[in-house]
Amino acid sequence: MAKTGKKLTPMMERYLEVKHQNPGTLLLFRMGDFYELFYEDAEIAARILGITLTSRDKNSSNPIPMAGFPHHSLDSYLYKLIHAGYRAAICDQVEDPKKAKGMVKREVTRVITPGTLTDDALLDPHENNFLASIYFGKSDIGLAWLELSTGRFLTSNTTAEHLVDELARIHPAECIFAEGNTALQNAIGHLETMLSERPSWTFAEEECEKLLLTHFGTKTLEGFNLEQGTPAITAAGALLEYVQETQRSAIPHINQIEPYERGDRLLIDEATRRSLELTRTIREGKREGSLISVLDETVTSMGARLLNDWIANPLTSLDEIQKRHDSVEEISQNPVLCNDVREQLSKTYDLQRLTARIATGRASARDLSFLAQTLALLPKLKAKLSGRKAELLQSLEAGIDLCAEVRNEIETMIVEDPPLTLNEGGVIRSGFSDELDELRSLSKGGKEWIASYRNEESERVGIPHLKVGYNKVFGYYLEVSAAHADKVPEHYIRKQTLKNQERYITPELKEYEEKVLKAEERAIELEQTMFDTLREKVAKEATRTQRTAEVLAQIDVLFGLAHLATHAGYTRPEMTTDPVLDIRESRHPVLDRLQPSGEFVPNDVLLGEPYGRVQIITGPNMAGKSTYIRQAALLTLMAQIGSFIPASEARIGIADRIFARVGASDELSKGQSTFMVEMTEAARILNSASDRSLVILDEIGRGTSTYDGISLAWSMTEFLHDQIKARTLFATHYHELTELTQTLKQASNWNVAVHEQDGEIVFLHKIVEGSANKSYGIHVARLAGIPDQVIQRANQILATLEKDHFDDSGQTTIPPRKQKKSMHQQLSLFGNAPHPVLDEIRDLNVDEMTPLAALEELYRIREQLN
Ligand SMILES: Nc1ncnc2c1ncn2[C@@H]1O[C@H](COP(=O)(O)OP(=O)(O)OP(=O)(O)O)[C@@H](O)[C@H]1O
Repeated sequence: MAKTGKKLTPMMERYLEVKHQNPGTLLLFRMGDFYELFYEDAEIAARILGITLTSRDKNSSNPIPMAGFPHHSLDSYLYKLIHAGYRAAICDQVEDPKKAKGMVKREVTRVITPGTLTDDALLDPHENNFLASIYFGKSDIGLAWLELSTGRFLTSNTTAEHLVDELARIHPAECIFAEGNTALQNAIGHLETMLSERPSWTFAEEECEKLLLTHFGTKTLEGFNLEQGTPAITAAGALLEYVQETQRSAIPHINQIEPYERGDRLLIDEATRRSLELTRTIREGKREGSLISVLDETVTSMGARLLNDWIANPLTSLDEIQKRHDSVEEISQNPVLCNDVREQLSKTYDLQRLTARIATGRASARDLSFLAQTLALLPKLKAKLSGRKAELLQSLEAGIDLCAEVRNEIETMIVEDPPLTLNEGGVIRSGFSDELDELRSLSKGGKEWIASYRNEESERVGIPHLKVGYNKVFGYYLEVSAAHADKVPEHYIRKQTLKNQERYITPELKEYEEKVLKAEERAIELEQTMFDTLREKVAKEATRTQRTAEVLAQIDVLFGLAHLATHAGYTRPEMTTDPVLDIRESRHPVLDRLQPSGEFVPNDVLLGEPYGRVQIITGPNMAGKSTYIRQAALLTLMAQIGSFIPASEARIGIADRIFARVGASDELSKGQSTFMVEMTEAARILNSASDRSLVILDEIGRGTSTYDGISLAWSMTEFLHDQIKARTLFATHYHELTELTQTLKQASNWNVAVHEQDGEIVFLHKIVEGSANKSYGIHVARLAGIPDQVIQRANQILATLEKDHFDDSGQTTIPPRKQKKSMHQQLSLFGNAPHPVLDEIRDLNVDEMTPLAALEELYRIREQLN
């Protein structure tokens, strides 16, 4: 920051001092009714907010760049600055205890960063706004994340391998970590999250633990099921320190911390999340066109945020999934119930964020009134849910805490539609407090007296149109037009002369004014005290209202899914632990929504027993291969979230992981080549998939030479088939790969049918068994307008290439795979001819045999060979 050569004013000296204490943060300096920014901050603000860049000390040789806006616009301008990726410190005028009353100094009252937003005006109601903290322990990595606007605080230990996936799942707005960790910055720099370095001491293990214990007022963290001394605790402590540092006010709503259990959730890595467009589209990064835009039929923001969570964490427990399906089924069979409950829910306010505001003392009278109005809806909602058969619905009904006394307290004290601020008065109902009523009547009586005094005076002194006015400088006054100034009695005291009027006060007026103003002032003071007491009382019940809010969110999501199932014609999938996918007449949830009704061509997805677990899908460009394989993954995921799916019937084997590698994306921004990223992701699939996983691959290997690509795709498919045994859908343009089915027992060929008529191709979008007999790539190129000469030459080259890849009988010239080494030796022993003993060995379920049983089997087989 350039400092001017000449002496600065004390105010600017203070600005620079505060700025120095808050590096890398835009400083919003309160100046009267304005917030002002200086130097580089002013230039940034002018660019982002579109406000005028002016300068302080315009006439000096070194004017200071300056920009500002009225204080009442703070929220909207802050919103823009934070969403543009900046941190901001609010430097307000506060009373200086060292100086005389009324003397102020400027202090930072709050630092606002993307991860520490709490005001509704700055937050997206439908999205969680997490702040995450990462700590590298000796072996594990500690991760903690917090939603400051609701107080939800989670923590877990993870590994370097899973860190990026975990962060992609949490999708934090901001991440804090110890300064100087450039490796981490490189690894997560591509995620849409602000990276905030913190001093290393804020991650000191012992201090972090102590901070948590002090905050929660406990001696150990066992009550929260947290293991002390783990990196997760350090990450959580450092996070809390950051929140205290930025908020600079109490945070009692953060009253518990949960360990995050990853075990019973379906794991989805970052590449898969992106490829499947779960919450954002790949190309435009928009919510519209993603899976969540179809699934989200919630009517509350609490429900919308929970649905985000459900999509990030699909279930893997058969029992839990079925409980959600039971609920969705029961609700969708009762459309009247569904509509009634959704209508009630739509009238509720955001109970989670309201509760947090109440707990932190930020709630207005309106907030309390909103809480009471929301609680008032609960009895009807609870009654609607009573007597339901589904176990989950029963437990949700039981979980609704009516908080009747809380509601009653608010309703008896606060008027139905309270004013925005307490200064206006009139927040507390009349009849609630005798003292307040008396003060109000005194004030009202005084005002009435002043009105009648005006009439009497007007008659007495003979001045028509005598007016009574009020201003802050000299209180109530009488206003006389200049034409009647000569009639003004002597005891009137002149206070002001305007162009056509004169203003006077009188002793009687002052006497009543005192009464009115005193009463008014005392009434407002009393209202404030009474309101604070009520707010503290309600804050004590925050845990109850917060729990009810969570229940409402779940009800909203389940009823939303049921509503969707009914309106979009979805069916309940039968769930199983067998690794199978048998989905009939299924549709892609997003395309089905976007295309005009009936235009989407439904397809069967048949994978696992008895159809074989690997499908190789060929077909021309634009035929629908990617759509089909994504559809299979999306429907599995939807089913595991608890949703019904767009299909006529389905049997879905629960997946432990879903892997999708579909299409190239923004890899270049990560500084890696497309092919390198493709291979890194493929390596990860081959290293972490299991026989319970679902793998979908789209054109793997196309980022390198055709030969390298085919070879890699070929051997990967063999590996997935033989070693991992995962259900796999592989869409490819390499027709050579269709030959794989000759050697892989569990693999089958499918293609997307096209109809060729008079040289024209009609896309049928129908998946049929068998391989595509033609690529049609050149055909599609011709349709796209490639010159005839080029097309003819391409056909010529194609014919030559095809000849090189296949022998005279049409068989591929690629040699058959060798399985495990021992098998290879036996194969050479027996030659390639089929042998019953080989088949027997192949069918042995070695994984499930005891060593003794295996030995016995070996003796028996040797007997056969003798
Ligand atoms: N089952 C279907 N019913 C109707 N339209 C479909 C269907 N499947 C795909 N489409 C349409 O075809 C378009 C292309 O589909 P998709 O991207 O899946 O083709 P592809 O075979 O993977 O093509 P490429 O090989 O060029 O990547 C889709 O955007 C969609 O509009």
